[in-house]
This record gives sequence, structure tokens and C-alpha cells, in this order.
Amino acid sequence: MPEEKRYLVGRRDDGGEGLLFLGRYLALDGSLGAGVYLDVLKPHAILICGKRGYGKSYTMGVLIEELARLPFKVRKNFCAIVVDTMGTFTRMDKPSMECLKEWGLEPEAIPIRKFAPRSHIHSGDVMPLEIPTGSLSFYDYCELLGIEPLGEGGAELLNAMGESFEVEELAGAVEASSPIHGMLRMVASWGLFSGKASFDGLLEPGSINIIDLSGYGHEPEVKSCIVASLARALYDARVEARRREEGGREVPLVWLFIDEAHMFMDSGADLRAGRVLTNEWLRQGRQPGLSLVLATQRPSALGKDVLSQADLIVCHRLTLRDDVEALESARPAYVKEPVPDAISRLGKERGAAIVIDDATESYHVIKVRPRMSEHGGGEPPVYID
Ligand SMILES: Nc1ncnc2c1ncn2[C@@H]1O[C@H](COP(=O)(O)OP(=O)(O)OP(=O)(O)O)[C@@H](O)[C@H]1O
Repeated sequence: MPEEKRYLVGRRDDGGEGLLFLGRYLALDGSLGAGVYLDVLKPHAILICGKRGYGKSYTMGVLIEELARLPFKVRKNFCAIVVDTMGTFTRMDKPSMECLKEWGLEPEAIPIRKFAPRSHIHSGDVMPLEIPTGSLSFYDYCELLGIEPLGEGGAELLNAMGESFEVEELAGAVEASSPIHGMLRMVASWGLFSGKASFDGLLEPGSINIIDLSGYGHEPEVKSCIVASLARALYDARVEARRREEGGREVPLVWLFIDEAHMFMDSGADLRAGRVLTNEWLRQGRQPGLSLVLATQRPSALGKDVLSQADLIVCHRLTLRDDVEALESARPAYVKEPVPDAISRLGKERGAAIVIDDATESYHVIKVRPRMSEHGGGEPPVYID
């Protein structure tokens, strides 16, 4: 039987190992063609964008599934960390028997684990996420507490800090009458930060770790603080390990997935998480082996850096002029067709996308493959008696 034709994005050669099956070519008449695969052996900065409900989280889930079913000899080089702001991916750790058959995995070999802040754990299969206070800077604390670093509150906090970054100790060190005292007490009561915690548990070779932050739905500063400290600690761990690694892997290469990335990287909001992700991960992440996958409805909100640093863009249907223009103004020379024209070719089909790939300097219209595990991002049904 002739071998099925396939296309690779993210890598120039046609090598066999370390490929994620993304979907199939989508022809104008709606028919599906050759398979499209994404390289996993090199670090990538991937932007998935699209209008609400057209397949961003679904596509992110496909990439996570594909990582989960990589053979262990390849997967052990990596670990994936998924920042799940809406609880979209929390059902992926218990795939159906049918899905396991597709993945070719025994139930005990599923590499997907779930973490959540202790106060948001409601079932026994979720592990507690604790943020090491050592990974927080003075500026992280200022953002978390909503105080100006150069203002009165900032000075008070800085005085209290001395050697300790422990939340309880800081609360004890500021005047009880100060508003910061109350805020630090509140932060301490969450049980989220600890001097004894470490992120090492997430760095298990071959593991896929879903971090459920949906409990902090209305607190962007808390989510930013968690993501900033996590992203910084992972970056430091890889930079350190890279110096020592020779012929083996000490700390796995990291794939960090961030859904609703505009929450952290909105150029107008200037959150700490956005700065770490842009400066350390997008600009400097290639050498330490850090891959970043961002999904957003609002590519125009992320700032020019994200569009210019992404080596692969998966663009689902977009209609807002600002967003289409942002992509058009970042269009590489090898994309001959204006972005608005390419987007209009997608029509209204969910899961259809344009893939713009720097490695092969090409772009393709594809339909992302169907999910194997349950997708948590669908719309809730309306029950009419
Ligand atoms: N590749 C696909 N194949 C089949 N159906 C899909 C595909 N992609 C998306 N869908 C359908 O579209 C729905 C919405 O997709 P998804 O949850 O990914 O939207 P989204 O773009 O992340 O939206 P939001 O911005 O609101 O989070 C899914 O529940 C699924 O039914």
C-alpha cells in the first residue's frame, strides 16, 4: 500500500519521530486531504487565535492529547504544563476506554495529572499546587496586593520584607493597623504560598500537568502572580540544567500551554506574568528548550512581540477588524495572500484554521482533527421541559 502523504510544520525535514498529528488539509469544497503534523523535537512559540467558539481550546486539547500519546522514549524528554483558567482541560486525565485504545495506553500509564490551589480542591485525584515564596519578587507581591512599588504601601512592604518572603511572617512584620496587614493575612489564609514548596513535582519527565486556576475567575492579579512565578521558576530550572546537561536530560524540556492568554499578556494591562512570558519565554526560550503555546480570542491585545516571535500561528475564524489587521501587519513575506482573504476561505467551519509556519515558510488551510478525549469547552445545553 502506498504511504499516506503528509506535511510537516515546525520542522524542515520529514523525519519520523516526535510528530504531533494536528489535522488534515481542508480543500475549498470541504474535503479533507493529507495529514498535517507538527514537530515536537525543537522548541516552538505557537499562537492559536480565533473568534469565540471556533476551536482554540479544542485545538490546544489536540496538542495536549498528541503529547500524551507520544512514545515514552520521546515524551520523557518533555513535560507539559497547562495553565487552565476556565477548567476546560480538567477532564482529560480520565479518558474513556475508547480514547485509551486510540492513545495506545493502559489506564495506569496515562501521563496526565491535575493540580489546583489547596482551597479549590474538591476531589481526591487533584494534587495541591503550592507556590514557593522564594520564587516571588517584591514586585510580584506588589501586584498581588494591588500596591504601588514606589508608593507608601510599597515602602512599608519593602521594610517588612528583610530576609523573609513568607506571607505569614510578612503579615506579622507590618503594623496591624496597616491595610497591607489585612491583605497579607487574607493571602496567607489561601494556603497557596509556602516557603517549603517547590515546582520540582511538576517537572516529572513525560508528565502532562493541568493546573486548574478556574477558582480564581475574578482575580487576575492572583492568576498573574501564579503564572509569573511558575514561568520564571521553570525558565531558571532549564537555564541552570542546560549548563550541566551533557548527553542526558536533567530537567525535562518544558511545553507551557496558556489558554485565554490575553488575561496575562494584554499589552495594556502590563501584568507581571505577561512580562515573564514575553521576555523569558518568547524572546529567550529557544536555547533553554522552552516551548510556549498561547491561545487567545484577541491577538491584537497581545502586543507585537507575540505575533513577531511566534514561529507557528494557528488562526481559526476571526472577524474583529483589529485582530485581522494585527495578523495582517505581522504577515510574513512568504504568505502571499492577504490575511483577510485567507481567513475568508475558512468560512464558518469550527476547527478550520490557517497554519502559518516559519520553519517551512509556508501556510496551509487545515481542519484540526477530532478530539479523542472529552472537550470541556463546549457550550452548556439549555434544558426546556
Ligand atoms: N476541530 C474541531 N472539530 C470538530 N469540532 C470542533 C473543532 N474545533 C472546535 N469544535 C467545536 O467547537 C466548539 C467550540 O470550540 P472551543 O471550545 O475550542 O472554542 P474556543 O475558540 O476556545 O472558544 P472560547 O474563546 O469561547 O473559549 C467545541 O465545543 C466543538 O464542538
